[in-house]
Amino acid sequence: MAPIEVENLTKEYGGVLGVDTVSFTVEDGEVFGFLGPNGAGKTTTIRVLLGCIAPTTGTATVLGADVHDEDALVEAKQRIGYLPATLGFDEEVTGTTVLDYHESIKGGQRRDELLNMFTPPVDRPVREYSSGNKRMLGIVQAFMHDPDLVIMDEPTSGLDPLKQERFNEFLRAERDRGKTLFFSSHVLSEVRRVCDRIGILRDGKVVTVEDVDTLLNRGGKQVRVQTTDAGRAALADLDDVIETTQFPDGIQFIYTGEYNTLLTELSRYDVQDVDISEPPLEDIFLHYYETDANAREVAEADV
Ligand SMILES: Nc1ncnc2c1ncn2[C@@H]1O[C@H](COP(=O)(O)OP(=O)(O)OP(=O)(O)O)[C@@H](O)[C@H]1O
Repeated sequence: MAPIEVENLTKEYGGVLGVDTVSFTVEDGEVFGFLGPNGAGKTTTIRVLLGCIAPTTGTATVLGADVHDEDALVEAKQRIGYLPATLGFDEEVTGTTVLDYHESIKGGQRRDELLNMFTPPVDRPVREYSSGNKRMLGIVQAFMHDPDLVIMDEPTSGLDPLKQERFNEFLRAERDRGKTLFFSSHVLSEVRRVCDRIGILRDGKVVTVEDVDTLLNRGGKQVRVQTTDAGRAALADLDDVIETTQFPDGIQFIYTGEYNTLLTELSRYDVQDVDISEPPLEDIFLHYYETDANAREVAEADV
């Protein structure tokens, strides 16, 4: 059985649908990113997986435990780490006390190693922590019992770029150790660097579940060429060229065709400079939000 299996999950809050017949599976040893604009249903799904809220209909299992089965879920949670979006630590106690308590329940064999890597000031009361320090305490807590599955809701929010990168490296190493990692995110660059697969939610429904590489390959290449007027006109007319932008002395576009065709065309003109790169993930991401008027705003604000 896969570490996370969600089938036809629906959660209704009064008249509001948090998630609507959501199905997906997270496989053993993969990093799975859960994306979607605000209010798409990411936190709702995570809260169901952890037994914090009951589904209205549908089923979900984590490490084989049905979320409806409280005893099985309590047992499974011994091998699950959780990093919530909002960290509700007792503000009056020190980080050490927070970790001692967690260790007494779930264990803490990796505590010292993690405290060397992420460095919350554990001797101080939590009320004195910056948001980044709280986040690091949360990371230590989520991983210190060496869980098989870790579920995280926007895990890097509040971390500075260096700490984010350290955390992303750590996630890749955990995946290489065979751990399964599931996290929601708005940060597309981190999703691209860390995830094997992603699921995209929109308005409570799963729009797609894909390999990150497949998603990027399907997105074509971003090509920027400095060339003559004739070259620019010819390139703009080429098949499989989309999203063309002209600029002084050059042209930029997304190319989804064969490389040889593009290179042959480029060789016909006086090319001063050419740059071929992957298109920004946010452009590909927006493709899945075509009907969502806020899509561009969301992607731009969160990158
Ligand atoms: N306790 C609640 N009561 C009523 N409606 C709720 C409740 N929690 C969530 N919702 C609604 O369910 C939908 C999904 O919300 P959810 O918090 O799961 O989205 P999200 O994808 O995590 O969003 P964000 O990226 O903003 O954190 C939204 O329409 C939200 O308003």
